[in-house]
Amino acid sequence: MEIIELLKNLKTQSIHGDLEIEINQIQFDSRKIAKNDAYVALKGTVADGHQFIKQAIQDGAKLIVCEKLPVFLESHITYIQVEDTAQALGKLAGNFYGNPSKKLKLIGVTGTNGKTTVVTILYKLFKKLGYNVGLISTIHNKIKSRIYPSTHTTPNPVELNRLLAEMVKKRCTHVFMEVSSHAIVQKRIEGLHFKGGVFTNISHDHLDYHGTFSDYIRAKKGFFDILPHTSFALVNQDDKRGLVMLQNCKAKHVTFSMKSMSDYKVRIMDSSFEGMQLQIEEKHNEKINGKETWTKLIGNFNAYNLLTVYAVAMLLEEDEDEILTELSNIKGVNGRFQRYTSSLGVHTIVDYAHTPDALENVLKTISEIKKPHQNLITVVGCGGNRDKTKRPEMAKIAANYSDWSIFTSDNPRTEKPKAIIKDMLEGVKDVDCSKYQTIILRKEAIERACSMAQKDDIILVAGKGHETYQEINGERFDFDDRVILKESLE
Ligand SMILES: CC(=O)N[C@H]1[C@@H](OP(=O)(O)OP(=O)(O)OC[C@H]2O[C@@H](n3ccc(=O)[nH]c3=O)[C@H](O)[C@@H]2O)O[C@H](CO)[C@@H](O)[C@@H]1O[C@H](C)C(=O)N[C@@H](C)C(=O)N[C@H](CCC(=O)O)C(=O)O
Ligand SMILES: Nc1ncnc2c1ncn2[C@@H]1O[C@H](COP(=O)(O)OP(=O)(O)OP(=O)(O)O)[C@@H](O)[C@H]1O
Ligand SMILES: N[C@H](CCC[C@H](N)C(=O)O)C(=O)O
Ligand SMILES: [Mg+2]
Repeated sequence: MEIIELLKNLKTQSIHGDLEIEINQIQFDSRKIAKNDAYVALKGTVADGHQFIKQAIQDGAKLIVCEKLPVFLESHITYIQVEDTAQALGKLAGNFYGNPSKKLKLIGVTGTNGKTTVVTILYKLFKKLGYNVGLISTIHNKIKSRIYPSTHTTPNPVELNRLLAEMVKKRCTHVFMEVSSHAIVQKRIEGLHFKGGVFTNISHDHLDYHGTFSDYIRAKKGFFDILPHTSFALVNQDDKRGLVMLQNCKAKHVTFSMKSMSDYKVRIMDSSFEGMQLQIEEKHNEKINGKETWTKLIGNFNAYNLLTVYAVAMLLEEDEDEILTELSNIKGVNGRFQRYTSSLGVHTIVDYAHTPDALENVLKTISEIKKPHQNLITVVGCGGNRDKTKRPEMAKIAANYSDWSIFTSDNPRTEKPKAIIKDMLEGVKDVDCSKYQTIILRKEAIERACSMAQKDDIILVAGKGHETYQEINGERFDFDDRVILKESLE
């Protein structure tokens, strides 16, 4: 594509060089530059991409997009100076791929917990409703039924626009994507045209990256600030920050709740280990009031997730009865409250709870459903090189709700597993030490839980959900909580 085309609607500060040059690909990592590529210099958390401009030119870059021009400009290179390269990257990537988001009904879901669950159920629902659907999520990305691996919850702008363009080509009409707070701050979603934005909730996570909780809230709000008036902003009114997201938001304001009057409301009529009976109400729709649906998912938090899905589908003008019928057939999401009962009657649950709030929700759900004679054994660890302050909180919650807890490793990354567990133990100083133990190796910890469990007991293995690896010192080893549980119990 010619540089001049690439620059459409992009605010530039200065332009130096030829604009009629063809560009092969857009890169923001000098290590990936090939002949005739464009290099966009980003300021990162570790490095400043401006340092690598010279390297990028040596490796074949023809266009440099930067905030600060190099002292010497080379005559055969085109330089574009912009105020914010991260912002420019989104626009350039959109132009490069023909702004695919304009041709799709793109819904973005943000929030600390529930993003993957909501987008995955939306994907499944809209498929059942007969559409060609795209999915962008932590677990994987999907175009119709084809799976593409995902490296991030929200891909970088180039990858993102490439995926969306492929979705357009494959005639997708709807796309459901997760919008992480990192992606908002790093402007990975810049230039996208959203039909709707959803806020699930906000609780403690990622303070290593955002600094303070207020900054984390501000990051999430950044998504709602960019929604256009033609879109909708659907927020959880029961979350203290739900309405904050709507302040100065141009999109149509829509709320959902379990507790108070809002546009969409849900009530749990009945629940067991097998599922829940839900009743949904809609403020301006008499037709729906009192209608019930059975779901195979359980837990308060899943009632919220299903209500969110219902509301999005209604806002996209689907038929309420069809939505409710199809929702009752949906089994759940890989690695989210995934249940399995052994031949000897031990119940196991694998869940991706890796925040204090998620862990508490899952444990609360189990405690509410379990009978007094059933013991609850929790195996949990915390990730390395991530928010340390959630470690003691997660250990405390596990110990408070469980009859027995085993603290172990999650993905230690480059941290020492022992040090991570030590941080966790800070949270259980006041807890009777006969209620927990520590076992560094996750496999051993799960095996120990299995050997302790009697018939009817419940084992929760939290933190890794769908993950099929354990990351230790930059290396990923095969590891699947569900496989270890089955091997140990059968
Ligand atoms: C903290 C964070 O989000 N980091 C992301 C960020 O990297 P960075 O800022 O550290 O990059 P950097 O190393 O400082 O380099 C700055 C720039 O120079 C470039 N560079 C660097 C070296 C070189 O030789 N040449 C070169 O051109 C880099 O490509 C980059 O453009 O930009 C990179 C490119 O987009 C991302 O891959 C990287 O994600 C890292 C791997 C990561 O782990 N991110 C996680 C925390 C994340 O984003 N998670 C959220 C989910 C959170 C949730 O669950 O809610 C997600 O969306 O996945
Ligand atoms: N609506 C919700 N409110 C609170 N907790 C939830 C909710 N939905 C799911 N959870 C819990 O959070 C865990 C993670 O859920 P999910 O993967 O859907 O969230 P996510 O926002 O995509 O997380 P990530 O930031 O890692 O991508 C689940 O395994 C469950 O324990
Ligand atoms: N999306 C989460 C994943 C954490 C999963 C957990 N297993 C860990 O490794 O800490 C994050 O980037 O913080
Ligand atoms: Mg996710």
